[in-house]
Amino acid sequence: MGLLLSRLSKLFEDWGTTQARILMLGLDAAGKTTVLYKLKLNETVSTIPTIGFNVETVSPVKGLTFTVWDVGGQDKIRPLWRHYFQNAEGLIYVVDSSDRSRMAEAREELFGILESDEMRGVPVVVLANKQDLPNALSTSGVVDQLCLNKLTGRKWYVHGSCATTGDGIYDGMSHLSTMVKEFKKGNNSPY
Ligand SMILES: Nc1nc2c(ncn2[C@@H]2O[C@H](COP(=O)(O)OP(=O)(O)OP(=O)(O)O)[C@@H](O)[C@H]2O)c(=O)[nH]1
Ligand SMILES: [Mg+2]
Repeated sequence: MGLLLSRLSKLFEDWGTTQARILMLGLDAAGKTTVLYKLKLNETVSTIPTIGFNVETVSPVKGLTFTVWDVGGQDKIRPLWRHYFQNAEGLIYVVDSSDRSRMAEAREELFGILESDEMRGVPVVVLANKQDLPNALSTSGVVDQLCLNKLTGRKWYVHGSCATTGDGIYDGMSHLSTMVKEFKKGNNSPY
């Protein structure tokens, strides 16, 4: 009887699981691959620059499975990003908060992504990463530098993170999951 009940409850759990296709983008060395494997393995992996992509299935929140596509961010390969836009249901945009000299570049790339038709209404979580570094901008500094208040037609959220320790990344995913669930229901009005 106990076994039957546990099998039934597993079945209901699986039925209730929402799947979503999530893109993770950002400038080179922002920390995307570090975030991905922290979520997947809860380990701090040593990375090399991503040429191409990594894809992993992660379940950061109960009842939700994200297929996360982490695409290399070096400037020469950024034109490839758009090939991953189709059917995206959420964007994780990772920023190195300590790299103040490249905030304008990070902003331009983000707005370039979001103006694509395929990304219309797709919710965004910006991870203001590398908060452990002394020179890091605060989350409100990142909001200002990326002009996030100018974003319209979608939900967005900024969360501070340190991918090497994992601080902040689960909270960021939890906010993303709420926004993705609404987006999938077709209720993606930002108001
Ligand atoms: N101090 C600190 N270093 C970090 C953090 N997150 C990532 N790093 C380091 O930043 C470097 C680049 O991280 P990656 O995860 O490879 O960056 P990426 O965004 O995947 O870079 P590309 O693949 O080139 O697009 C690595 O040395 C990481 O260990 C963080 O929160 N704090
Ligand atoms: Mg990478």
